[in-house]
Amino acid sequence: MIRFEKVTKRYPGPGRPALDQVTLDIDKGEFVYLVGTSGSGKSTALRLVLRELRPTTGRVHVAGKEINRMAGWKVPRLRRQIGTVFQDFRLLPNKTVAENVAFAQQVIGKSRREIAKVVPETLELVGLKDKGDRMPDELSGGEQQRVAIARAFVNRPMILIADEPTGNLDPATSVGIMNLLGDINETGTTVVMATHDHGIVDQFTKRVIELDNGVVVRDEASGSYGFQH
Ligand SMILES: Nc1ncnc2c1ncn2[C@@H]1O[C@H](COP(=O)(O)OP(=O)(O)OP(=O)(O)O)[C@@H](O)[C@H]1O
Repeated sequence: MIRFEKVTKRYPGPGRPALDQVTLDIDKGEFVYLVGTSGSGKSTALRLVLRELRPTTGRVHVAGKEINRMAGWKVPRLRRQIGTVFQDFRLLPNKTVAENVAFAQQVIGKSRREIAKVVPETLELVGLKDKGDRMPDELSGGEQQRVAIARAFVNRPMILIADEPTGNLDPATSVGIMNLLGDINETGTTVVMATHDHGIVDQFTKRVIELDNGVVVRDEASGSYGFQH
């Protein structure tokens, strides 16, 4: 589903590359943690999958397509197949919960009827059935993250990218979010999650890919967080 072939990413300026000859393969339906100290290259790797960045050398394949060669007009279609969730939720503050989720459908031209059906279903899936009319600032952090996950999942993407999704949440709330990401993964969506949350990585055991200075230093099918900092 995601394949990096000797991917090197150099940002402008001196210094070592952010990613250095990274090769990895993530299959459809996998759940993978991307770990590594700050600056090790996790966000760079995720941004390459979204084609927000292009590799300096090497190839990135997503769903069988080499995306660094993809024509610009095809990029929105690629991104539609990838849901994203971030540490800081990134909800639209002036829209209700339901409107936030509906927005992801409106921008890709779904019909009103489809939206009216799918948004409540998705809110129910994330445990927010009765909160569709709330504003984001009337929700807890964990609930806001559930809205963000609903928005990311409403179009049933092939891939869900989560960049530190539990970074702003307490441990108990984080467990709820992980259970939800696990449910989404069970539907066949490939989940790639960059994280510093060792409690979560050790509790919800999954494949772990560790980056260090832009190099893959560990790739374990059922790993632990593995380093302290
Ligand atoms: N836009 C940019 N311009 C120049 N250098 C950058 C840019 N973005 C990232 N870098 C550098 O690339 C390296 C990898 O950064 P990246 O953000 O991918 O790491 P990370 O593992 O996601 O870190 P964190 O855990 O802190 O989010 C770092 O040395 C960083 O300073």
